Amino acid sequence: MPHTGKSILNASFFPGVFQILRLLSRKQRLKAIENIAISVGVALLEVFSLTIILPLFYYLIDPDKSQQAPEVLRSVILLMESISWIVLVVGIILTFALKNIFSVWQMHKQLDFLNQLYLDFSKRIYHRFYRLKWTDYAQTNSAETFRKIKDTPFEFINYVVNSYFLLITDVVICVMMISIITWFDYRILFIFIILCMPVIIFYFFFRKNVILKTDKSFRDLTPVTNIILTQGISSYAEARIYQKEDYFINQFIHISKITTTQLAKLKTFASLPTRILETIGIVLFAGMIIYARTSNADAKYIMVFIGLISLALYRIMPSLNRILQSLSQIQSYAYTVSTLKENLDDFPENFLNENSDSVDFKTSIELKALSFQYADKTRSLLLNNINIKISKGDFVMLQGPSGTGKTTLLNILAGIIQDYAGEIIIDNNVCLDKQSIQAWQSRLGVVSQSPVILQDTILHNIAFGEQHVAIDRNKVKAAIALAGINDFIDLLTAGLDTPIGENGITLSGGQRQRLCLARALYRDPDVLLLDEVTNQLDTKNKVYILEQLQSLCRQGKTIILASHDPVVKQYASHILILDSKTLTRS
Ligand SMILES: Nc1ncnc2c1ncn2[C@@H]1O[C@H](COP(=O)(O)OP(=O)(O)OP(=O)(O)O)[C@@H](O)[C@H]1O
Repeated sequence: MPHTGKSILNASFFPGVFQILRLLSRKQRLKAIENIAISVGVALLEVFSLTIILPLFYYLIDPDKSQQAPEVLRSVILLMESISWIVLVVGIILTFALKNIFSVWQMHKQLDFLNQLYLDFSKRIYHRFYRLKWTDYAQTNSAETFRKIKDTPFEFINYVVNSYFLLITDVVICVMMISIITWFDYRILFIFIILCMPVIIFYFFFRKNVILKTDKSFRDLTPVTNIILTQGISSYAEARIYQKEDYFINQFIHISKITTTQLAKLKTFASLPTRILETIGIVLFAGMIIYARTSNADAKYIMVFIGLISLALYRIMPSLNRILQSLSQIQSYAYTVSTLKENLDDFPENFLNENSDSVDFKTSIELKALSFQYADKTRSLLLNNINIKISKGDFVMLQGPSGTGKTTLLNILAGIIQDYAGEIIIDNNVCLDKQSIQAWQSRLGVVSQSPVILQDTILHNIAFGEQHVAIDRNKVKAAIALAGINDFIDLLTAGLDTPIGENGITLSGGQRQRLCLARALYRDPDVLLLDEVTNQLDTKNKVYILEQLQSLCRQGKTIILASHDPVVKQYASHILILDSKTLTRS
């Protein structure tokens, strides 16, 4: 179905300037407007520098007959006559040089602005990601998240904002050039419009149906390709042992074939307007020659006429081509505007809430009427009306059948899950809420069941997220000794500075666990929330760790350790059993 003008400018199909400006801060908006103004300035300079060549050309060929020049050029020629021709030539060279210097400066300024915008948007989306609720985070997939943080702002900046800059500049150039031609001889305008019709028709009638559809399926397939590839690569061992390498390779090649075919189709279609425009250019040029030869106009007039048209075409054709490309890119990447609108965070400056309430942990943690259910409605209440008090210095073992919610409860205590019913009260007076959660989290050390190992050195894995210069090596060494991995690290030639492979592939399961325990201990926490932290250890190491934890509790630390391991019972001061949605003391 052909488009109406309205559907072409429909917001989701073609994001307008105001829609884009709304995504920017006030400062960015001003900068964008400043950049547009400079781009228009450069465009005007371009037009000016091209149009002054022609009178000069005319004047230099035959200064005596300049009075017979077409009226349009006469005033410029009169001005030229009053100046020496050497000055004129030098003046023109200088104008071009200045124009080019100005263009380079403008390009640099614009790229700088676009880069800043990209970084700001990426940062705001990344911030928002860290503000996701745990349950929403569990629904995300990493390929989609990468795309949102990295690719979407990049595409928005390069294919929407930058395309708008090009569009505005080129529209100014085209309008100016066409006006000059029309002023010179209005008939050219009609020829021009008639010849441009095929491109306009091609553009509006075929684009949405062919290019936009292909574009969309290409975009939708990209994250799928990434997921398939990531799965294949991380299944290295299983793929080899079960001899399923071909399965993963073929899956990847199959989906890649679809995307590359789509890409080829896209590129072919995208190149068509250029080709059509070029053909039109030649037709126009041939038309001019025929006109020149068949009309009985003054030879000089014809020469100027051809010169002017050639100059104009030289500048108009690439501009028209860029206008079409910019329009198609703005359309193709219209989706980035709505994705950004949904994913930009308003608080890019700082995560730490400076008005956060302080939390002094001196006596106890109390769970009062605590209930929780995952948002997924197919699941029933997981924790129901839990009432329990844990005193400072307790070593609590959290036991219970698999799937009863031990990890969930630890996540609630760690402030990762916040949408529970009931209360968590610290020292009988502070109820954990949005205001106090950060202060509470700064007192915690956490080891999850599958902790993340950074592809970095042992040192940076332990001092997680701390700047290199700020790391206290002595504290790291103390944490390592407590976690019982000092023997292993001492054997490494680079010691703490030894790099660890992706996902800790160069470490054993037990080493990984203890490395993460050292990470939790490095923070010198008041409360340790540990999930199955001994399940990959041999008896000797397990006993060592449990003794260390026991001695930490004697020094006033509080430990809650979720575990199925009967050995833990001998070290824990209290055993809590989570079963049938509730928590009871053993
Ligand atoms: N993000 C989530 N969304 C929905 N359901 C979840 C989510 N995370 C966990 N669950 C469900 O909640 C229940 C409790 O899971 P949890 O990991 O807390 O149990 P657990 O007692 O620690 O188990 P295990 O002893 O096997 O580690 C399980 O049925 C699990 O499927």
